[in-house]
Amino acid sequence: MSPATPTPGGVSIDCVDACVDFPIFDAKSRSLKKAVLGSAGGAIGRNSSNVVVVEALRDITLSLREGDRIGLVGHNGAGKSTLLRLLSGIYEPTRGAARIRGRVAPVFDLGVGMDPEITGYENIIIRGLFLGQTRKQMKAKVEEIADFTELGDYLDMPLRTYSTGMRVRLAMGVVTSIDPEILLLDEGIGAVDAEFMKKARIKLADLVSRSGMLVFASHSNEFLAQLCDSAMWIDHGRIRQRGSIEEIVTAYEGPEAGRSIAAYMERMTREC
Ligand SMILES: Nc1ncnc2c1ncn2[C@@H]1O[C@H](COP(=O)(O)OP(=O)(O)OP(=O)(O)O)[C@@H](O)[C@H]1O
Repeated sequence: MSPATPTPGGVSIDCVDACVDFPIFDAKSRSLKKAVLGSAGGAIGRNSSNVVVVEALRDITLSLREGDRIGLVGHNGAGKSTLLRLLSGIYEPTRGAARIRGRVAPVFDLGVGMDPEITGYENIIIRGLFLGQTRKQMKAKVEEIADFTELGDYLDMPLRTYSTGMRVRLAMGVVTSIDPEILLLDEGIGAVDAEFMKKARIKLADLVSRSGMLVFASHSNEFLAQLCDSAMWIDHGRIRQRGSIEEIVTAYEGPEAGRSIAAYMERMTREC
């Protein structure tokens, strides 16, 4: 299917009792007998072959449809990034099923698909191809992306000469120029300066409005409220609760955080 062809019947993601385990063959915990839950991370247990496994996701049952814009919250190691990878098809469920219909743009690690030895310009094209665009599409928008990054002459230099924030600028420029059907976004975009971030958030909101579906993992409630219209709390690899942003923030962080995000959303609505 060409990148511009919409998926017949619309985009959708359906998971039924999906689990993701990571076997750890070099784990040192010989005395470990049954699944252990720490405050961070998924449970550590053993599979039927007695190999130590991290139980990153447990019994995920979920239906997402065109127009859904859902934010993921949860503690470190709760399983948010693993869930995004499951929803993108990068990870297969160890048990259960995950069915994805639509063109997925996985934007987890802004560095993926970049080559340190080639120039910024060349990386713009390569990164676009990685995100499912054609070379022709990327060539048509390379100048616009270059302007957005404000990297000037550095765009003719190899990527290895860039600072972290400069790399993020480049990656953000490419990501926000595409038209995905399913956008899976991990927050890891904190490395840019405040001025650029302001500009990037506007572009990002525009990208979200163009995409058919968004799942966004974030530790920032404000950012979540800007891009999503509902939320899901992931807790030790399970879906603990799904609801409005205010409901989920209240359940996860308490009433004060819930009131604060409700006030923020009200201000956002007034300013629009
Ligand atoms: N490649 C891997 N190998 C082994 N364990 C992994 C791997 N990736 C993730 N895990 C484990 O899976 C669990 C879920 O991790 P995940 O990265 O999905 O959490 P997260 O909610 O995105 O966390 P954070 O908010 O800290 O980024 C954790 O216990 C983590 O240790």
